[in-house]
Amino acid sequence: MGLLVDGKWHDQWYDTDKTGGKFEREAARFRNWVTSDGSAGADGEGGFPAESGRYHLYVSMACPWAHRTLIFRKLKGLEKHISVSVVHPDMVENGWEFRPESEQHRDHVHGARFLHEVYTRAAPDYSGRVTVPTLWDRQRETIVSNESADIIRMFNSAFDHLDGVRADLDFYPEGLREEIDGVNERVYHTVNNGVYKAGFATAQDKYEQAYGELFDSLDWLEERLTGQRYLTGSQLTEADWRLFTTLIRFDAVYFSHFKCNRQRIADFPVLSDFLKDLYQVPGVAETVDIDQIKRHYYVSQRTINPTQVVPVGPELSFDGPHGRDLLD
Ligand SMILES: N[C@@H](CCC(=O)N[C@@H](CS)C(=O)NCC(=O)O)C(=O)O
Repeated sequence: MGLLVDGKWHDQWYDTDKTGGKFEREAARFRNWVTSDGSAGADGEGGFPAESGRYHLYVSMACPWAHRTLIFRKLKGLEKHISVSVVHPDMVENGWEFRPESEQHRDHVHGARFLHEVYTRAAPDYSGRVTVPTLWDRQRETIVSNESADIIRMFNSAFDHLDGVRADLDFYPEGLREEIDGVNERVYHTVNNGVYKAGFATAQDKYEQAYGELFDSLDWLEERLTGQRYLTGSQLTEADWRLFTTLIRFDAVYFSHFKCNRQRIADFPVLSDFLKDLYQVPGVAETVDIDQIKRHYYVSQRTINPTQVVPVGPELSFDGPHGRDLLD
């Protein structure tokens, strides 16, 4: 666990001293966009046209932010156009690492040992955190983006003209954008990042505040999803996928490791069915790896779990009937 300072790796944990024990997530640094014609996107510079085989995605199966991008890659039919490498779940003194000898955790582009080497290839004097997901451009040999919220928007539409891509699937439809953005805003701060704020807090009051906001939001979501299948109505959108990656990790990790223990997702009748409904979308189960999820959090976050012992349970099942299709 650490970060790059002027291109040199430093091993250090998040500094919560300067914020009174509160965890604050650093903003991503690479913010360019792949677009269908290579024009600049919402921010950043142009020159990244959507082409088959050009881009490579670095992910961790454990990471909820990376998980979003894997789901979009899968559902949009981008697997043959965008290659992927999966880091090892243990993120310790060198940050995210590869295991060059293993097919499962190899860097297929650079054969790197550590993800921070990929960052310094893009920017030799880079300062900041080294995070997944990271989208690499083979042609310009640089990082396009390390912000998952942007990467899923690129995957949603920029590659639609390529062979076999599901242009008919739009997870950010024009007419729902305002509503999606509104839901995302609350879910991001209080749920996606809320669990981290609770888990990484080093002061009681900061933990309790995050815990309170998290469960207020889960109650709100439980109610919102009673009587409508998805967060913005009858259409499955990015808002649902962004919530999904936190819910799927909740009972295995956040409930215990991050002390988010008022109740499990399994104890919310509506949210637990919603979770099953999304999990059962064809292709999605293949993006979920509970063993790597548990291994990452319990082994890597030694300030929270110094023994690095990984719990055996809980028993989880996201299969089985959910009845959500009756809401359509
Ligand atoms: N804003 C980023 C956040 C990504 C992020 O924080 N990923 C975590 C893994 S779950 C990470 O790589 N952390 C390493 C670190 O902070 O040093 C995104 O959504 O893409």
